[in-house]
Amino acid sequence: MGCRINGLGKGEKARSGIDYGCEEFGRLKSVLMHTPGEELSLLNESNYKHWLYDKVPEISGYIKEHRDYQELLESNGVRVYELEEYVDENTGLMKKMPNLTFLHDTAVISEKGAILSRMRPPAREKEEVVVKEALNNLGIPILSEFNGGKGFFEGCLLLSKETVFVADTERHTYPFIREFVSNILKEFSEVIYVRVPKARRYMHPDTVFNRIRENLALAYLPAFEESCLFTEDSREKIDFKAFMREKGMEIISVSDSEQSRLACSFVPLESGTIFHYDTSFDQKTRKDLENEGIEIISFHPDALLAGGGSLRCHTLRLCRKKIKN
Ligand SMILES: NC(=[NH2+])NCCC[C@H](N)C(=O)O
Repeated sequence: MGCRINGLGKGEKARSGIDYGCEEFGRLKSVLMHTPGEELSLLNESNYKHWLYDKVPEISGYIKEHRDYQELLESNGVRVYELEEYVDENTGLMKKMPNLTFLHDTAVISEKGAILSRMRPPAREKEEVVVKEALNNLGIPILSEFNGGKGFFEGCLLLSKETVFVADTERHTYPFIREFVSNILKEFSEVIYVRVPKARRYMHPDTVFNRIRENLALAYLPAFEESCLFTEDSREKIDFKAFMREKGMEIISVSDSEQSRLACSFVPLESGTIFHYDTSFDQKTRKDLENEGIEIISFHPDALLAGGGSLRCHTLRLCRKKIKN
């Protein structure tokens, strides 16, 4: 009969491992994305709110815009890995997850491995299971994840090799935040914790804060109800803006209306250059950014807006180290 050779699973391709880690403000090298597919047909007029959409998406337009965005990334030298190609076991789950395309929320990739979220049930339940499989097949280890317990934690932001930013949003439960903070402080020296109102418009940390350059960020400060700094052995209240200024970071404030158009949620290509919806900024902010020498690579969303997410939400950044070519 001869010997049996097992076909390589789809995910085996990249098992040799890829570069990963997003702490450094280098040029964006690679991302993981999920081109939405048949799962979008789960959405209809009576259930789109349950599924955390703002309206029923126009499917072909939605997929086309997602692809256009991928091409925009690629034309700027970013390698796009497609989730589906790294999933074997959980393909069945993928078809039941209309929010899986918002991959950003499921994991943050540090140089030490992935910080996996625990997605909020019912609409986003278990998305991290699919993503964990793909990351494993990509050769990216898991640095932190939630085992057991009832609660959820939909992501954080890495500000540097030392600092993690956590927002206490409608998608985070406080006991999970405490567990996360105490675990992650073994790997990072400080965690900035910010409590924001529990409302959809502030659902993830990137809706209120995001860096454009090492020394410049956008924020919507009225949503910062309380800010604290956690270290291994201390916890103190801070004035977020003053604290960041001391670290050498200035903040440009966005307006209420801009925040509701996801102004803080963009994807830096490199320090000072961002991919962003052309619908998010008013003229004044555009001018302020221009004066700072910031370049915006604009993308016009139409069908994509139905999902309530930004370009950033569709983008799980894998690697943006300062790699010398
Ligand atoms: N990082 C983000 N802002 N993600 C937006 C996710 C949108 C998605 N429909 C949800 O409500 O969960």
